[in-house]
Amino acid sequence: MTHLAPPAGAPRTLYDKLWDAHAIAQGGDGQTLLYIDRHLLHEVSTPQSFAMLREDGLAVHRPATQLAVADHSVPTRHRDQPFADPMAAAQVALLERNCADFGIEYLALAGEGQGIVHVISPDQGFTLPGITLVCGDSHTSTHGAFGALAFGVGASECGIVMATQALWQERARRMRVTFTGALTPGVSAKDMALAFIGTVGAAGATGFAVEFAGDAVRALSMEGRMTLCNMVIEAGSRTGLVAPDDTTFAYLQGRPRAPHGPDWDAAVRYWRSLPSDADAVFDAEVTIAADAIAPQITYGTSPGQVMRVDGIVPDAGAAKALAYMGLEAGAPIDGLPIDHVFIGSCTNGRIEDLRAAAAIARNGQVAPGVRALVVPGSMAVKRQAEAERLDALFLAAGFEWRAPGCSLCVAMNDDRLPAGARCASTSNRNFEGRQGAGARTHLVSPAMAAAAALAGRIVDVRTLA
Ligand SMILES: CC(C)[C@H](C(=O)O)[C@@H](O)C(=O)O
Ligand code: SF4
Repeated sequence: MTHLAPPAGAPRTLYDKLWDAHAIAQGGDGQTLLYIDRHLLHEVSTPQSFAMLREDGLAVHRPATQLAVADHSVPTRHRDQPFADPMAAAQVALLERNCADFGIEYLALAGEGQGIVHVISPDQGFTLPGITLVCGDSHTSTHGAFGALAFGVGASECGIVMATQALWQERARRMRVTFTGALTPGVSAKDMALAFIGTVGAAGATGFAVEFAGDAVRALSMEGRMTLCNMVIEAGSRTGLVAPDDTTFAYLQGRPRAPHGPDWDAAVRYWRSLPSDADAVFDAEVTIAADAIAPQITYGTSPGQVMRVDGIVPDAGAAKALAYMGLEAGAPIDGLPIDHVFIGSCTNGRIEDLRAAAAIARNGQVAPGVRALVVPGSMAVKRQAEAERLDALFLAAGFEWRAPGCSLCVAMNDDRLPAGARCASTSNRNFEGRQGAGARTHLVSPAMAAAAALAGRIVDVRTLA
């Protein structure tokens, strides 16, 4: 299906403004050739992209628009020693060599710029409002929190972007998700993301670019907005958006790769023109009352299988998922024993997430028999947390304090859970085996994860004093 642009002169959404500003050509098949401003690379999705360039004898068109980092397979401890896993070592070495060969900046594993690709780019001001940004990774939607048109692409598209700085794409339909009112204590952006997925379903936003709006979204920090946009892919959408505003500009000002001086002023003037026009029309509208959202937790093996922590496990055709998860329909989830906790990922590995977890962790000790990992999303986040003494706080409470990477979000490094383990995790996917074959994942907010670590069971964070 082709989704036509709004007629000339008609009010436009943020998505349409971004699209129109980057359209180079219109194809006969309804596709648009889009100019791509920036490209992020990681070690897992790019080997084939570079191989393509080599085979076709192509160079990288604008190397300065590309930024690479290793995150998925990197170990999160003993980083001064050789990798235990030779495959992971080879993957990282290949990215390093490919970047050197093609003139792309690579943020070294031992350097201060390293971290999860979706955390480092905003950290450094490489992600900006008004740009198009792609990465061979489905959670590229994270960057839409800045009012950037950002989406995940495949390995061959990464190669095309490197060689041509452009991609053929089909315009999506537009969905607006309005969170009315204000969040209540103990409820965070992660709960909004999970509540959204629970409302529309795991495929409910397929084919849509989702703009998040409403008072509760405007009240979110950039960290919270990133958490929200990060998870749209779990509802089937490739693109999440929040209109840029003073919160966005305050976050970006002074970051190393953001514009400076007169360039900054000119950029802000342009960015202020981007929000959706007042009477712009969306193809779908969803309204969620933020004040009615309780802390959320997934009970199944898809992020759409999500419930309130104070509810009972539903019996909605999820028999296979419940069997895998070792849960029974009709039982409360509050009080369910857990043995692992993971605080990190591109969903919840930013400083605000670590602060939220630390605010709970400071009240106790990790329960006996529970292993709890805190994995900062980037070196910058790690350094900031250490400056605030959060590392000491976590360690004193019995948590492990690691080096940045994807870690237990995807278990592609040596952080992996044993079969039958049950984990309260701040990541974004609870698929079968995601944290290790046979391991069970419950997606929750950082505060809920920390509370579970101390209690040794799922607990409604609102009931803690
Ligand atoms: C490995 C990578 C391509 C993958 C993705 O596309 O998202 C990973 O980051 C994930 O979260 O599953
Ligand atoms: S932290 Fe998880 S979701 Fe994010 S990029 Fe890494 S593996 Fe993917």
